Amino acid sequence: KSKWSQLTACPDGEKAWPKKYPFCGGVFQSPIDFHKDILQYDSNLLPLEFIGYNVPSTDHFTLTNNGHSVKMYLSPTMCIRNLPFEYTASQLHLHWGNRNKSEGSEHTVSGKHFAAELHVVHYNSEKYPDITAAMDKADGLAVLAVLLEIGPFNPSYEKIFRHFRNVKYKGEWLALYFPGFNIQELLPDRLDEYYRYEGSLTTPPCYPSVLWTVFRHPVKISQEQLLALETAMYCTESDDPEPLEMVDNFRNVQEFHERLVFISFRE
Ligand SMILES: NS(=O)(=O)c1c(F)c(F)c(S(=O)(=O)CCO)c(N[C@H]2CCc3ccccc32)c1F
Ligand SMILES: [Zn+2]
Repeated sequence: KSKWSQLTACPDGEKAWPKKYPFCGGVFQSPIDFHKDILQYDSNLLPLEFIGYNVPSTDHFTLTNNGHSVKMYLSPTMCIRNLPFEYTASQLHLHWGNRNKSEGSEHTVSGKHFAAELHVVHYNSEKYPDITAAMDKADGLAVLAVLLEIGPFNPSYEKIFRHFRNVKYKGEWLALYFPGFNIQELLPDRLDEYYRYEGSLTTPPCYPSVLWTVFRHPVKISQEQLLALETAMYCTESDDPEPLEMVDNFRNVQEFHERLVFISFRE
Protein backbone atom coordinates (compact mmCIF):
# COMPACT_ATOMS: atom_id res chain seq x y z
CA LYS A 1 0.00 0.00 0.00
CA SER A 2 1.39 3.46 -0.86
CA LYS A 3 2.17 5.85 1.97
CA TRP A 4 -0.81 8.01 1.00
CA SER A 5 -3.29 5.16 1.02
CA GLN A 6 -2.01 4.31 4.51
CA LEU A 7 -2.56 7.95 5.52
CA THR A 8 -6.06 8.26 4.14
CA ALA A 9 -7.19 4.70 4.90
CA CYS A 10 -8.42 3.44 8.28
CA PRO A 11 -5.42 3.10 10.56
CA ASP A 12 -5.14 -0.65 9.95
CA GLY A 13 -1.65 -1.32 11.30
CA GLU A 14 -1.98 -5.04 10.77
CA LYS A 15 1.72 -5.26 11.69
CA ALA A 16 0.83 -3.97 15.17
CA TRP A 17 -2.08 -6.38 15.68
CA PRO A 18 -0.07 -9.21 17.36
CA LYS A 19 1.04 -6.88 20.18
CA LYS A 20 -2.54 -6.29 21.26
CA TYR A 21 -4.09 -9.49 19.83
CA PRO A 22 -1.65 -12.41 20.26
CA PHE A 23 -3.62 -14.81 18.03
CA CYS A 24 -2.96 -12.45 15.07
CA GLY A 25 0.68 -13.53 15.27
CA GLY A 26 -0.23 -17.20 15.79
CA VAL A 27 -1.01 -20.25 13.68
CA PHE A 28 -3.73 -21.06 11.17
CA GLN A 29 -4.03 -17.41 10.11
CA SER A 30 -6.15 -16.22 7.18
CA PRO A 31 -6.28 -15.13 4.41
CA ILE A 32 -3.92 -17.23 2.29
CA ASP A 33 -2.86 -17.62 -1.34
CA PHE A 34 -4.27 -20.67 -3.17
CA HIS A 35 -1.52 -22.08 -5.39
CA LYS A 36 -1.21 -25.53 -6.95
CA ASP A 37 1.34 -27.18 -4.68
CA ILE A 38 -0.83 -26.80 -1.53
CA LEU A 39 -4.12 -27.90 -3.17
CA GLN A 40 -5.44 -31.46 -2.76
CA TYR A 41 -8.64 -32.84 -4.29
CA ASP A 42 -11.07 -34.30 -1.71
CA SER A 43 -14.05 -36.26 -3.10
CA ASN A 44 -15.86 -36.01 0.26
CA LEU A 45 -16.38 -32.27 -0.14
CA LEU A 46 -20.10 -32.03 -0.90
CA PRO A 47 -22.01 -29.06 -2.33
CA LEU A 48 -23.17 -26.85 0.53
CA GLU A 49 -26.87 -26.88 1.33
CA PHE A 50 -28.49 -23.58 2.35
CA ILE A 51 -31.59 -23.51 4.56
CA GLY A 52 -33.64 -20.36 4.95
CA TYR A 53 -31.48 -18.22 2.66
CA ASN A 54 -34.63 -17.20 0.81
CA VAL A 55 -35.75 -14.84 3.53
CA PRO A 56 -39.35 -13.56 3.60
CA SER A 57 -39.92 -9.83 3.05
CA THR A 58 -41.21 -9.52 6.62
CA ASP A 59 -37.64 -10.11 7.85
CA HIS A 60 -35.46 -7.07 8.32
CA PHE A 61 -31.65 -6.88 8.28
CA THR A 62 -29.52 -4.38 10.15
CA LEU A 63 -26.73 -2.79 8.13
CA THR A 64 -24.00 -1.02 10.10
CA ASN A 65 -20.63 0.62 9.55
CA ASN A 66 -18.31 -0.47 12.35
CA GLY A 67 -15.36 1.61 11.23
CA HIS A 68 -13.53 -1.08 9.29
CA SER A 69 -16.21 -2.85 7.34
CA VAL A 70 -19.89 -2.54 6.52
CA LYS A 71 -21.67 -5.51 8.02
CA MET A 72 -25.21 -6.72 7.52
CA TYR A 73 -26.70 -8.84 10.29
CA LEU A 74 -28.54 -11.86 8.93
CA SER A 75 -31.59 -13.77 10.04
CA PRO A 76 -30.95 -16.67 12.48
CA THR A 77 -33.30 -18.75 10.30
CA MET A 78 -30.46 -18.94 7.77
CA CYS A 79 -28.12 -21.91 8.14
CA ILE A 80 -25.82 -24.25 6.25
CA ARG A 81 -25.89 -28.08 6.26
CA ASN A 82 -23.29 -30.50 4.86
CA LEU A 83 -20.60 -29.06 7.07
CA PRO A 84 -19.29 -31.09 10.03
CA PHE A 85 -21.97 -29.30 12.12
CA GLU A 86 -24.97 -27.10 11.42
CA TYR A 87 -23.81 -23.47 11.17
CA THR A 88 -26.22 -20.54 11.60
CA ALA A 89 -25.73 -17.25 9.75
CA SER A 90 -24.59 -14.22 11.72
CA GLN A 91 -23.56 -11.42 9.37
CA LEU A 92 -22.11 -10.63 5.98
CA HIS A 93 -19.51 -7.99 5.13
CA LEU A 94 -17.05 -7.16 2.38
CA HIS A 95 -13.38 -6.33 1.81
CA TRP A 96 -12.22 -4.08 -1.03
CA GLY A 97 -9.31 -1.99 -2.36
CA ASN A 98 -9.29 1.66 -3.46
CA ARG A 99 -10.25 3.65 -6.53
CA ASN A 100 -6.71 3.50 -7.94
CA LYS A 101 -6.21 -0.18 -7.22
CA SER A 102 -9.30 -2.39 -7.32
CA GLU A 103 -7.52 -5.42 -5.87
CA GLY A 104 -9.06 -5.74 -2.44
CA SER A 105 -9.83 -9.44 -2.07
CA GLU A 106 -8.37 -11.18 1.00
CA HIS A 107 -7.74 -14.60 -0.54
CA THR A 108 -5.63 -14.70 -3.71
CA VAL A 109 -5.33 -17.38 -6.42
CA SER A 110 -1.82 -18.04 -7.76
CA GLY A 111 -0.78 -14.71 -6.27
CA LYS A 112 -3.62 -12.78 -7.96
CA HIS A 113 -5.97 -10.53 -6.01
CA PHE A 114 -9.58 -10.23 -7.10
CA ALA A 115 -11.34 -6.86 -6.93
CA ALA A 116 -13.19 -7.51 -3.68
CA GLU A 117 -14.49 -10.33 -1.45
CA LEU A 118 -17.82 -11.04 0.27
CA HIS A 119 -17.83 -12.96 3.57
CA VAL A 120 -20.90 -14.61 5.08
CA VAL A 121 -20.06 -15.41 8.73
CA HIS A 122 -21.80 -18.37 10.44
CA TYR A 123 -21.37 -19.97 13.87
CA ASN A 124 -21.67 -23.60 15.00
CA SER A 125 -25.19 -23.53 16.42
CA GLU A 126 -25.08 -27.24 17.24
CA LYS A 127 -22.43 -26.74 19.89
CA TYR A 128 -22.64 -23.06 20.91
CA PRO A 129 -25.57 -20.81 21.94
CA ASP A 130 -24.36 -17.74 20.01
CA ILE A 131 -21.44 -16.38 17.99
CA THR A 132 -19.77 -14.81 21.02
CA ALA A 133 -19.46 -18.25 22.61
CA ALA A 134 -18.39 -19.81 19.29
CA MET A 135 -15.94 -17.24 17.92
CA ASP A 136 -12.85 -18.41 19.84
CA LYS A 137 -13.48 -22.17 19.50
CA ALA A 138 -11.60 -24.24 16.90
CA ASP A 139 -14.93 -25.54 15.46
CA GLY A 140 -16.80 -22.33 16.20
CA LEU A 141 -17.17 -20.46 12.90
CA ALA A 142 -17.70 -21.13 9.20
CA VAL A 143 -17.21 -18.30 6.72
CA LEU A 144 -18.29 -18.48 3.06
CA ALA A 145 -16.19 -16.32 0.77
CA VAL A 146 -17.10 -15.07 -2.71
CA LEU A 147 -14.39 -13.52 -4.89
CA LEU A 148 -15.72 -10.49 -6.77
CA GLU A 149 -14.46 -9.34 -10.16
CA ILE A 150 -15.44 -6.62 -12.63
CA GLY A 151 -18.16 -7.41 -15.17
CA PRO A 152 -21.74 -6.44 -15.90
CA PHE A 153 -23.94 -4.62 -13.36
CA ASN A 154 -25.10 -7.08 -10.70
CA PRO A 155 -28.73 -6.42 -9.62
CA SER A 156 -28.50 -8.85 -6.69
CA TYR A 157 -25.49 -7.11 -5.16
CA GLU A 158 -27.16 -3.78 -5.86
CA LYS A 159 -29.91 -4.83 -3.43
CA ILE A 160 -27.37 -4.39 -0.62
CA PHE A 161 -24.94 -1.88 -2.17
CA ARG A 162 -27.62 0.78 -2.69
CA HIS A 163 -28.08 0.98 1.10
CA PHE A 164 -24.37 1.38 1.84
CA ARG A 165 -24.72 5.08 0.98
CA ASN A 166 -26.85 5.41 4.13
CA VAL A 167 -24.21 3.98 6.49
CA LYS A 168 -21.28 6.00 5.16
CA TYR A 169 -19.88 6.83 8.58
CA LYS A 170 -18.70 4.80 11.56
CA GLY A 171 -21.48 4.01 13.98
CA GLU A 172 -24.33 4.57 11.53
CA TRP A 173 -26.85 1.78 11.17
CA LEU A 174 -29.99 1.08 9.20
CA ALA A 175 -32.82 -1.44 9.56
CA LEU A 176 -33.57 -2.76 6.09
CA TYR A 177 -36.61 -4.58 4.82
CA PHE A 178 -35.85 -6.46 1.63
CA PRO A 179 -38.91 -7.43 -0.38
CA GLY A 180 -38.11 -11.13 -0.88
CA PHE A 181 -34.36 -11.54 -1.23
CA ASN A 182 -32.54 -14.79 -1.59
CA ILE A 183 -29.07 -14.30 -0.10
CA GLN A 184 -28.03 -17.21 -2.31
CA GLU A 185 -28.24 -14.75 -5.24
CA LEU A 186 -24.97 -13.31 -3.92
CA LEU A 187 -23.16 -16.65 -4.32
CA PRO A 188 -21.78 -18.12 -7.55
CA ASP A 189 -23.78 -20.70 -9.52
CA ARG A 190 -21.35 -23.56 -8.89
CA LEU A 191 -21.78 -24.16 -5.13
CA ASP A 192 -20.06 -27.52 -5.59
CA GLU A 193 -16.68 -26.05 -6.48
CA TYR A 194 -14.74 -24.48 -3.63
CA TYR A 195 -11.49 -24.28 -1.65
CA ARG A 196 -11.71 -25.57 1.97
CA TYR A 197 -9.21 -25.00 4.79
CA GLU A 198 -9.03 -24.30 8.50
CA GLY A 199 -8.03 -20.73 9.21
CA SER A 200 -8.85 -17.68 11.26
CA LEU A 201 -10.73 -14.41 11.47
CA THR A 202 -8.92 -11.92 9.24
CA THR A 203 -9.53 -9.13 11.72
CA PRO A 204 -8.55 -8.88 15.38
CA PRO A 205 -8.82 -10.94 17.55
CA CYS A 206 -7.82 -13.30 14.65
CA TYR A 207 -9.08 -16.39 16.47
CA PRO A 208 -8.08 -19.62 14.61
CA SER A 209 -11.74 -20.64 14.68
CA VAL A 210 -12.87 -20.48 11.05
CA LEU A 211 -13.68 -23.29 8.63
CA TRP A 212 -13.21 -21.41 5.34
CA THR A 213 -15.14 -22.19 2.17
CA VAL A 214 -13.95 -20.00 -0.71
CA PHE A 215 -15.99 -20.57 -3.86
CA ARG A 216 -13.86 -21.31 -6.93
CA HIS A 217 -15.89 -19.18 -9.35
CA PRO A 218 -15.86 -15.39 -8.91
CA VAL A 219 -19.06 -13.33 -9.14
CA LYS A 220 -19.14 -10.21 -11.36
CA ILE A 221 -20.13 -6.71 -10.26
CA SER A 222 -19.79 -3.59 -12.41
CA GLN A 223 -16.93 -1.09 -12.32
CA GLU A 224 -19.41 1.53 -11.07
CA GLN A 225 -20.65 -0.73 -8.25
CA LEU A 226 -17.06 -1.41 -7.22
CA LEU A 227 -16.12 2.30 -7.37
CA ALA A 228 -19.12 3.12 -5.15
CA LEU A 229 -17.85 0.60 -2.61
CA GLU A 230 -14.32 2.05 -2.78
CA THR A 231 -15.39 5.67 -2.41
CA ALA A 232 -18.63 5.74 -0.41
CA MET A 233 -17.50 4.56 3.00
CA TYR A 234 -15.61 6.21 5.82
CA CYS A 235 -13.99 4.70 8.90
CA THR A 236 -14.57 7.95 10.80
CA GLU A 237 -17.73 9.35 12.33
CA SER A 238 -19.87 11.79 10.37
CA ASP A 239 -18.74 14.81 12.46
CA ASP A 240 -15.00 13.94 12.35
CA PRO A 241 -13.08 17.00 11.04
CA GLU A 242 -10.53 14.67 9.39
CA PRO A 243 -12.55 12.06 7.51
CA LEU A 244 -10.72 8.84 6.67
CA GLU A 245 -11.84 6.77 3.68
CA MET A 246 -12.62 3.14 4.34
CA VAL A 247 -10.35 1.63 1.66
CA ASP A 248 -7.97 -1.34 1.44
CA ASN A 249 -9.79 -3.07 4.32
CA PHE A 250 -8.24 -6.44 3.47
CA ARG A 251 -5.59 -8.31 5.44
CA ASN A 252 -2.44 -9.43 3.59
CA VAL A 253 -2.03 -13.14 2.87
CA GLN A 254 -0.44 -15.16 5.69
CA GLU A 255 2.28 -17.84 5.76
CA PHE A 256 0.79 -21.30 5.09
CA HIS A 257 3.46 -23.86 5.89
CA GLU A 258 2.91 -27.63 6.10
CA ARG A 259 -0.81 -27.21 5.49
CA LEU A 260 -3.10 -28.23 2.67
CA VAL A 261 -6.12 -26.61 1.09
CA PHE A 262 -8.72 -29.18 0.03
CA ILE A 263 -10.55 -28.61 -3.24
CA SER A 264 -13.89 -30.10 -4.25
CA PHE A 265 -13.03 -29.89 -7.95
CA ARG A 266 -10.46 -31.45 -10.23
CA GLU A 267 -8.36 -28.77 -11.85
N1 LIG B 1 -13.03 -11.51 7.60
S1 LIG B 1 -13.78 -12.14 8.83
O1 LIG B 1 -14.89 -12.94 8.35
O2 LIG B 1 -12.82 -12.86 9.64
C1 LIG B 1 -14.47 -10.84 9.80
C2 LIG B 1 -14.18 -9.52 9.56
F1 LIG B 1 -13.29 -9.15 8.62
C3 LIG B 1 -14.82 -8.51 10.27
F2 LIG B 1 -14.52 -7.21 10.02
C4 LIG B 1 -15.73 -8.81 11.25
S2 LIG B 1 -16.54 -7.53 12.10
O3 LIG B 1 -17.63 -8.07 12.85
O4 LIG B 1 -16.94 -6.54 11.14
C5 LIG B 1 -15.41 -6.73 13.15
C6 LIG B 1 -14.72 -7.71 14.02
O5 LIG B 1 -15.59 -8.26 14.96
C7 LIG B 1 -16.00 -10.15 11.54
N2 LIG B 1 -16.88 -10.39 12.54
C8 LIG B 1 -16.91 -11.64 13.27
C9 LIG B 1 -15.63 -11.83 14.08
C10 LIG B 1 -16.00 -11.73 15.54
C11 LIG B 1 -17.48 -11.60 15.56
C12 LIG B 1 -18.37 -11.55 16.63
C13 LIG B 1 -19.74 -11.38 16.38
C14 LIG B 1 -20.20 -11.30 15.05
C15 LIG B 1 -19.32 -11.36 13.99
C16 LIG B 1 -17.99 -11.58 14.29
C17 LIG B 1 -15.37 -11.15 10.78
F3 LIG B 1 -15.65 -12.46 11.02
ZN1 LIG C 1 -14.18 -10.75 6.19
